[in-house]
Amino acid sequence: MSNILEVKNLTTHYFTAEGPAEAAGDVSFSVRKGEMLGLIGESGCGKSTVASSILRLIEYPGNIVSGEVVLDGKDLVSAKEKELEKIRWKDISVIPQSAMNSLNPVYTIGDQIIESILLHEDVTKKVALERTKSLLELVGIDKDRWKSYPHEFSGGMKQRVAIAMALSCNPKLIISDESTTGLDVLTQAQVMALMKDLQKRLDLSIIMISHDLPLVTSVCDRIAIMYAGKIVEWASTDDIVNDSRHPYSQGLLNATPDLLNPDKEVSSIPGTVPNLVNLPSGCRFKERCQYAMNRCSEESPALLEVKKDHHVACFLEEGDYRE
Ligand SMILES: Nc1ncnc2c1ncn2[C@@H]1O[C@H](COP(=O)(O)OP(=O)(O)OP(=O)(O)O)[C@@H](O)[C@H]1O
Repeated sequence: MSNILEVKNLTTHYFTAEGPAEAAGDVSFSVRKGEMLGLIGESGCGKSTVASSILRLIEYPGNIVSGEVVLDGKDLVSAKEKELEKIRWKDISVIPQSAMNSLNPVYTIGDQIIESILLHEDVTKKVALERTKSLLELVGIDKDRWKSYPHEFSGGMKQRVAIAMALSCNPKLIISDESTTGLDVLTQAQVMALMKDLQKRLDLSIIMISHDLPLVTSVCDRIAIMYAGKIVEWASTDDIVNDSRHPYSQGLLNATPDLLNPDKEVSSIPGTVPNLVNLPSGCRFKERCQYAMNRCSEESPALLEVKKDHHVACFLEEGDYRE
């Protein structure tokens, strides 16, 4: 499968009064055509920063310091703003955080989808309406509901509308940024099942940003785990669940209760995430890591492929230190 997106050594800083905060540090990963990739980590680890950097929508005081974001062979970091305007929505679209609250209460949902089509494509209103109806059916909403207002819909239905809106210009890649936050667990599962179905039916590529490991493992093909602005592990979902190598990934899995295994002992990771303005030297996880050694204070481990399609940023994987 070919890559549709390649993020290469992306570094993004927020230039705060206290100094630059490195919210994305040398981040590299790729998304294959038709793949759902989970980007996971605790709040504040830089997931949204990566998403905004991909679309070059980083807000002040943030800035991309270095790296490339290659979509279908074209680098978006060095692209002109005019080119990016054509790419946003049409090639890459976003389902934002709390997507269901992003709908405008004074317009019908149909008008809002039509508006997004007309804004980005040179089609008639009639064509946009027909496409809106098809999109609603695609996400499991009766096409005649295009005349309804957001308040007439449940949270889950509004979420489906947000997905229809993101699909309105046939993008190649969708970035879903914690978009199911605020929905109950059952509705979240239904929305995830819909996303999985759409991924398969439309051969869509999706980046699913979340802090919810079970949710991501239930739908994603591969998962990249972030810690304090760095990708620490990136592998197939099966490898992340059954053969995770980074101590942070293992801590995250140990901290997650398992409904199918109620006897599982759940333990939290001791310590706290470092301040991104004042990062420790070497590995960012070392102060919380039970395996930390001198080298971890001296050098920052690179993200290396330790077996096919399994990347880990930890010196433990470079030798026989565990024995
Ligand atoms: N506008 C800003 N100014 C300064 N710092 C910022 C700004 N936006 C984000 N940051 C910092 O960058 C870091 C990464 O934030 P980001 O929102 O990317 O994390 P996240 O993993 O998406 O978190 P969440 O899950 O809470 O959305 C955080 O420490 C945050 O404080």
